[in-house]
Amino acid sequence: MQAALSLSGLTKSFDRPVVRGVDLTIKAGEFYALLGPNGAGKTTILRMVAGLLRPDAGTISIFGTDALADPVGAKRLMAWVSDEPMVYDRLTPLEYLDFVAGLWEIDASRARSSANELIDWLGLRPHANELCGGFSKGMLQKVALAGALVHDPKLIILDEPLTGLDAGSARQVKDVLRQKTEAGVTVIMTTHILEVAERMAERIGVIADGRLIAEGTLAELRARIGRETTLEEIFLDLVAQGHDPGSEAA
Ligand SMILES: Nc1ncnc2c1ncn2[C@@H]1O[C@H](COP(=O)(O)OP(=O)(O)OP(=O)(O)O)[C@@H](O)[C@H]1O
Repeated sequence: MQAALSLSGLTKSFDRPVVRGVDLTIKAGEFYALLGPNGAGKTTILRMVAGLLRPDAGTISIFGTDALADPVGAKRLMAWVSDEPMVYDRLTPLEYLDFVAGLWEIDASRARSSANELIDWLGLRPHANELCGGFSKGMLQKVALAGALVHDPKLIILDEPLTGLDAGSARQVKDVLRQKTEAGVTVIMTTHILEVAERMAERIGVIADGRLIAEGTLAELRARIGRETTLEEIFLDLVAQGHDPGSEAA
């Protein structure tokens, strides 16, 4: 089966190497969580995939489309949801979704039904006609997520989508992502909330110091650590091993 996302030798330096030759393959329909300590390079990897940052080396393929050679074609297939929601203050959620649908040249009636579905799923109905300028960060995050999903992407990339959301909003976002994966959409997200990775992700990748140091199902990661334990323990063990030059890397 064709991979939803395939990274090979992905590399990026700023004043120092930040992403060091990452190879990663995510299957279509998979829910994949990227974990790692602060500054490990997770956001940088996802920003390169989303076409916001040019890699120094490596390849990025999205459903077989070379994202570096055909960035527009790749962007049509995916959604990027940043941890810093950017929504126009002077628009209501419905106007914003209408605007985004216009950018994608989506048929008006399809756009309206998709916008209304997302507004309901994310609990934004009571605020659908209020200006976004007065919204809390959590509400803006949900509007930004809805905007990213209007064009029916096959791959959804999210950077810390649940940070700062209250329990109800987090549940709504998780439900939307679950519904999407059930419909065959692929999701890759970074999170520091290990319980979310544990419950939602089919596979987990651990990034430390710019490298993919381990990946697999929770059971596979447990087997690698060699004991029945929590994801938190596994994560801390793997990261500690990843920093040990003598350790085996994935
Ligand atoms: N535009 C930039 N210019 C210079 N350095 C950058 C830039 N973007 C990221 N970095 C650096 O690259 C490193 C990796 O950052 P990145 O945001 O990818 O980490 P992360 O794993 O997402 O961390 P966190 O979990 O804290 O969000 C950090 O040291 C960061 O300061």
